[in-house]
Amino acid sequence: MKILVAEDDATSRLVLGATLRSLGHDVTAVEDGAAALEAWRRDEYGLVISDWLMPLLDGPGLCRHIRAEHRPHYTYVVLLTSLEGKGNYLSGIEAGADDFVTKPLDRDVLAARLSVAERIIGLHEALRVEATRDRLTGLLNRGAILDALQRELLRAAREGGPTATMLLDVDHFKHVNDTYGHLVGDIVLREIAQRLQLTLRPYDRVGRFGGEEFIVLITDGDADQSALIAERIRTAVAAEPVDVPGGESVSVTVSIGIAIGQSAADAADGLLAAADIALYRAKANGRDRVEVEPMPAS
Ligand SMILES: Nc1nc2c(ncn2[C@@H]2O[C@H](COP(=O)(O)OP(=O)(O)OP(=O)(O)O)[C@@H](O)[C@H]2O)c(=O)[nH]1
Repeated sequence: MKILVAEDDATSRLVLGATLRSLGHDVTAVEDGAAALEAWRRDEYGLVISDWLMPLLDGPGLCRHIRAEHRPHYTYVVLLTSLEGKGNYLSGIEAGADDFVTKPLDRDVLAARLSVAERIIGLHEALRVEATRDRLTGLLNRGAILDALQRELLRAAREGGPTATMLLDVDHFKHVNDTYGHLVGDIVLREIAQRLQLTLRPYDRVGRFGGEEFIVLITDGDADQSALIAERIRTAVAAEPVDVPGGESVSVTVSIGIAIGQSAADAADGLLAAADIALYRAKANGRDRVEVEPMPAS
């Protein structure tokens, strides 16, 4: 497990780091709460083990920051306390800590507490995945892909660079349902989702917006690059009919609208509205095609 340790006493930090490593964990150790917060913001840690009293930001303060900043993955926080500090348990829990370990540390107690932490982190992760997945296709669901869009826009505002939003809509999908039935329609949607995933890079995000409509987010995607990726998607769907039970195969195509966010002012709603205009144009111009809509000047 990836663990972040915050401990201002150099000897305790070394001992705790060595113990955790000997238990098979990947450890980053820092000397105060502020450094821990910075490290936690930069990277993804399942578990933070923090001393209570530290310069700059104490353990409960660190907890409060971690709980206030909503990250997709849960961070389990263990506070280290001395025996004399036991009366503070409640305030630590109220700050957002999940557990305490008393100093001086006992290796077996620590190992036992970590296995509880792993169990809870695993449950959180399973719930998170369940809550973000679209049941039919396994892609991100509407809420999760819109959250991803918000995060992508924040990243683009921080680091600069464009972010492309694509809306994809299956062409004449009602005809597929009417001709072959809803179950076959579902198989077609699942196959399109799979082709989308196979066509995209691992760091691009794809979700089901609803019905027969999908969203793709292209990190660092300018207009030319995004149009190229969209064209690849369009071809991947149109190239091969989808095999369905009964030995039949169903030919489908998709229309794609793209909008490129260039600045921090390009909010998610504006991007989606622009992508929708492009999608509408792709439908109006004959379907099975890609259109790009420039963002209105902000
Ligand atoms: N099988 C299946 N069909 C769905 C699902 N969600 C939406 N649909 C169907 O998708 C169809 C969408 O039809 P329309 O919005 O009329 O659009 P279209 O026939 O794709 O035509 P264009 O978008 O104009 O090319 C409707 O028949 C919906 O019932 C689903 O989860 N499974």
